[in-house]
Amino acid sequence: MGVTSKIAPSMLSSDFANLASEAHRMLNYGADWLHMDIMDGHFVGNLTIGAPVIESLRKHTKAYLDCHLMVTNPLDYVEPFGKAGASGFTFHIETSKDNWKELIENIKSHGMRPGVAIKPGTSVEEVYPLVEAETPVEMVLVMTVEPGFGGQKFMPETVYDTLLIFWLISPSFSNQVRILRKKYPALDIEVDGGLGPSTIDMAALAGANCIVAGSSVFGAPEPAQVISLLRNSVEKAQLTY
Ligand SMILES: O=C(CO)[C@@H](O)[C@H](O)COP(=O)(O)O
Repeated sequence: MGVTSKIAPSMLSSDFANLASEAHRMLNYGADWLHMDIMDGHFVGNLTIGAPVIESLRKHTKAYLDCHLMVTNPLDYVEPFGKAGASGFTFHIETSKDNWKELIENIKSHGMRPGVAIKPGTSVEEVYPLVEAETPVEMVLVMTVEPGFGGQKFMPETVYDTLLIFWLISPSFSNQVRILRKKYPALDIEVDGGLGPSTIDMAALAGANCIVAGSSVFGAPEPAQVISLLRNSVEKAQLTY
């Protein structure tokens, strides 16, 4: 298996007034990446941070900043995020059906790693051309909740076809992670939303290797234990696929 586990606490659940120390705290607890949720108040109904905050945080850490752009016009954000020091730049396919090639090229030319995200209701097939392109995305992020807010309930149908009847009615709204892992054994597949000790096994067994977790990590009395549990689940699951 070519993929490695990456545990990425979602800084959306951190104390934004102390972002640098929250970042250090998570890295000391064993986080691999820091997940940064960029929301424009238009693509999703919430407004968070932009490039200036990434630039400020970059002055305090060399960590991989895994930026998830929940914005209507991701192309406008590429240059500012590249200059600010973002590491990964993941845009949504729902906003970028017509210009994803240009986006990927731009992201790479600004020194970032391109990724594409899909919402729970989007057909997984929509990302195949981006994974198989001459200049491909290097990660697919499957949203396991509707994007916009932390603390939501995990949607099992995004990773696993437990709801067979529902799947038959609406195949696009179903087990994107499992389908992607079967098709692309070496692809980084990230899941985001509602992940924690009670849901991680479903996502890991379906094939996710990059795990974003906000409230379950920041809200835990021992965040290091949760990070370690998430990693163990991914590594154990990898032996099964
Ligand atoms: O992108 C998002 C929400 O849109 C996520 O990154 C959440 O912030 C994850 O938080 P939890 O669901 O783990 O609390």
